[in-house]
Amino acid sequence: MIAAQDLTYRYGDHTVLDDLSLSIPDGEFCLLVGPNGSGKTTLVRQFNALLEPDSGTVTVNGRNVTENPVVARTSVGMVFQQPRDQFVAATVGADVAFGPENLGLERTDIGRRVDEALAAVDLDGRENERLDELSGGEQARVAIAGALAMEPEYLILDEPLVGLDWPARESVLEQLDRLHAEGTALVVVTHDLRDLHERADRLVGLRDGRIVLDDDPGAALDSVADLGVRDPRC
Ligand SMILES: Nc1ncnc2c1ncn2[C@@H]1O[C@H](COP(=O)(O)OP(=O)(O)OP(=O)(O)O)[C@@H](O)[C@H]1O
Repeated sequence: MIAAQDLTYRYGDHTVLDDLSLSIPDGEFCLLVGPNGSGKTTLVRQFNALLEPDSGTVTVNGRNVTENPVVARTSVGMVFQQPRDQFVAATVGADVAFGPENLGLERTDIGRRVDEALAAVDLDGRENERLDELSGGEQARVAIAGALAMEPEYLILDEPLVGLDWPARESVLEQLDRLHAEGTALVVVTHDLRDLHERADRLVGLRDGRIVLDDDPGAALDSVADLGVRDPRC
């Protein structure tokens, strides 16, 4: 379980997370919505210690992430909204291999994970291509492959479907279904609930750094208009 307890986070005197508590149980598929600037990205970046709270704690499986950032980053994978922010290598294959290499895995295991992760986002056979020569949608898919190759217990995706063409969108949705069926917990930050609300177990809404909605997605849809999100049934 990821458990955020009484989290407060400020940029200067701007309080972005305001005494917020939220738990993500193992295997849950949770959607996180809220208007621009409501604190969604700031919140999920605390889940693997990329940001440290001013007060409050985050634990993953009972371990404080600030005190155990390496453990947290192994358990909690993150795919950022701007894929360029997370690339560490020049080529597709080297970038996807980087995380598993840091886990100290055998070469054959690393190769298997890279092959499976690239196939999962329909980029198999493109290991040697340069990341800076890929389109935005292709870069987004490499970023997802990099997270998949870590085989994390919890996977956080910030707007994973933005900018993807139809086949890429379908393959990412298939991966979300597969991961969910296999027991990976998913947190998807989104402004667009299409194709997601019917897959998720829960919808959490943020406003001004506080949770203002936390319900089954079906029940929550009646209230999402206030959170800058269109009801996908309309
Ligand atoms: N590095 C920073 N320095 C100062 N303020 C920041 C910084 N990053 C974010 N903020 C502010 O924190 C608030 C919350 O930002 P955050 O990115 O968490 O919102 P969000 O809900 O993810 O928004 P969006 O839907 O636009 O992605 C915003 O008001 C933003 O301006």
